[in-house]
Amino acid sequence: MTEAEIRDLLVELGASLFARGYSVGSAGNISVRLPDGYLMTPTNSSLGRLQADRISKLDKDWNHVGGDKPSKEVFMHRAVLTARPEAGAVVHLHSTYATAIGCLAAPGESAPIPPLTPYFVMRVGRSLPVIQYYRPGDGAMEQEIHAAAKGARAMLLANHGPVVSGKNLVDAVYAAEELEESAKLALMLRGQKARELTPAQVDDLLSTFG
Ligand SMILES: O=C(CO)COP(=O)(O)O
Ligand SMILES: [Zn+2]
Repeated sequence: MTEAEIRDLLVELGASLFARGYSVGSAGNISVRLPDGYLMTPTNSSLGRLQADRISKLDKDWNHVGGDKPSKEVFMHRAVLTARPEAGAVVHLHSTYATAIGCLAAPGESAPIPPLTPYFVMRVGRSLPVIQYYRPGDGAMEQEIHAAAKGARAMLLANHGPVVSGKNLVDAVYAAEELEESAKLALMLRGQKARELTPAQVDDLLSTFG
């Protein structure tokens, strides 16, 4: 895809996430890896009303080179994209159910959502590390997120929200949506004897689709 097509797709998917309540107000941010740098949603922008030509552009060294001022969470996106060379995009949301799990789970936990459905396993994977609380935009989070991203496609920031990567923008958005639905299921089924996928079923999914 050309950069112009990716910008348009970012606008479209941002609006779609916003319209369905995955983000509200100016919450959340998205980054995409390009051959010559990165695209990033501007700080304080609503995912519902992004403008293609105002999306921030950063060069390969993460210097701001075009568009509006980038998200204050550049550190978070840089942490994931440098830890996972195979990742092409990162989606950070404050989506309600995943954030709720991030308020219940203990920092350091690695699987706060059980493997209930195949698509959660296929898109998010086996581990979902819970990162300790940092103030939004605090560069101190970079090291911990970088370390966690080496072994996980997605993570939950305690009391804040999910950070999800994918091989490209569409993939990262799908994974963020699947994570939110699984968090919702996990909370609906909390305290009940829900059947989980077995370790063998999880292995089978990951070896087939991982
Ligand atoms: O989600 C957010 C902070 O964590 C939104 O921040 P930005 O508006 O700077 O992207
Ligand atoms: Zn946030």
